Amino acid sequence: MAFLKVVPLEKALEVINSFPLEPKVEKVPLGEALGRVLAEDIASPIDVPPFDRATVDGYAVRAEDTFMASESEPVRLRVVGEINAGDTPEIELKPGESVYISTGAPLPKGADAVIQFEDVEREDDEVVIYKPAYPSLGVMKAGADIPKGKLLLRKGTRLTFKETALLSAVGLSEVPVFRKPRVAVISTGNEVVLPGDELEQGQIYDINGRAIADAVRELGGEAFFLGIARDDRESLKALVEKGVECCDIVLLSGGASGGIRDLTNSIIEELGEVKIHGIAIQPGKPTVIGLIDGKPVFGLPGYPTSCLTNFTLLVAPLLRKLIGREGEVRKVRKRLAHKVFSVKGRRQFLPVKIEGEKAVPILKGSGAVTSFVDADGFIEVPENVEILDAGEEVEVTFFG
Ligand SMILES: Nc1nc2c(c(=O)[nH]1)N[C@H]1C(S)=C(S)[C@@H](COP(=O)(O)OP(=O)(O)OC[C@H]3O[C@@H](n4cnc5c(N)ncnc54)[C@H](O)[C@@H]3O)O[C@H]1N2
Ligand code: MOO
Repeated sequence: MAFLKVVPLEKALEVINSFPLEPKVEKVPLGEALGRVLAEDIASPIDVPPFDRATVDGYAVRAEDTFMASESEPVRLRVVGEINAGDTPEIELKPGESVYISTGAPLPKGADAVIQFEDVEREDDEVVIYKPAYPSLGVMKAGADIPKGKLLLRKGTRLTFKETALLSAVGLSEVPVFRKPRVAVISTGNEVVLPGDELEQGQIYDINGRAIADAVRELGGEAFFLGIARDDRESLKALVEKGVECCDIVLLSGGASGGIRDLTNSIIEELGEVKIHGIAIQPGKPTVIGLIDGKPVFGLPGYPTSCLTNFTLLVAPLLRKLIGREGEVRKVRKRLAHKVFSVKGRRQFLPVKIEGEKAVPILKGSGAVTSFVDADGFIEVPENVEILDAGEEVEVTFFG
């Protein structure tokens, strides 16, 4: 496919959506479920608490035995035993009897209330009660917290400590979650070196590799940074082949344009099939999208802000689909802080910073890393619009 047979963004998204990748489900131990996305609805398999239990340390009684109690004429009940948390009570309270019970212990048969020890007096094997108890005083009934069968969590929920607490409460040790898509990340360019290396004349540090890998992780994917391909066919081909072998999706940055050193397109063509080379958006026109062995391969532009904007527009929806969080895009409406000019005939995505109710455009250009680092998100300027005025309402799509 020749360079710059540009297609509309919708066409690119349609192609990406038709790629042969489906969400997969796996079970993980509860201890590893934090941050993962539930692949099934979860109903409680048990009552919580599983039994009627004392909520105070004191005396389990039959409430009706205490109805006549008063300061002047206290009721005396015989203490026939002791039940601690974790015990299986064998006692059955008969009229006139009580039992000493600890917080969290199961209520014995016959008892329906627990009076805290501060409110009674103990005299040898009797407890002296000055005030009537009512049924359920000092008791948490079985299932009062969570009844068995109750729908606890819906499919698609991202698990925070609250949800893992709930799953723990009902005793689930394994959780069905969507499998993390495995994503290979490759940077390209003779000029690009890793942080930690000495910069020589003409060299820059790798930004995109780190940014894309971490953006993948933030979304819920598993990222594998494979390194920096040199601007030669063998180097790039070797890393792309490695990516296709190890992962579900391969993301490259740089070399996506049509220059003589821009090899992404021709390598994808050699190893598989290029579906799209060129999208009618700015930034991101020089983007390559293809399939190798049924696996999506994206050649994102080298400019850091172009790279991350296009990751957000094109790759993030695919990752969200695979982890069961389709449609999870954060947007807010703000007013433009000042006038901006756009290129007619190209749909533009402009980084903006949110300050109160305003969206402040960042105009450093897509070659600057600070264009997206300083930005909270981006706004869209449609292709038929050349000027957006200060004060106009705009929709900001958040990065990440
Ligand atoms: N003749 C044309 N030249 C360019 C066009 C065009 O339409 N015609 N488009 C420009 C635009 S827009 C972009 S975006 C870039 C995209 O080109 P490539 O994807 O081929 O990217 P490179 O040329 O490899 O790199 C561009 C720029 O980004 C730096 N870079 C690359 N990788 C990284 C990285 N991992 N971390 C940090 N910075 C990176 C690279 O050094 C270059 O400065 O093409 C324009 N040219
Ligand atoms: O497409 Mo470049 O990606 O315009 O900055």
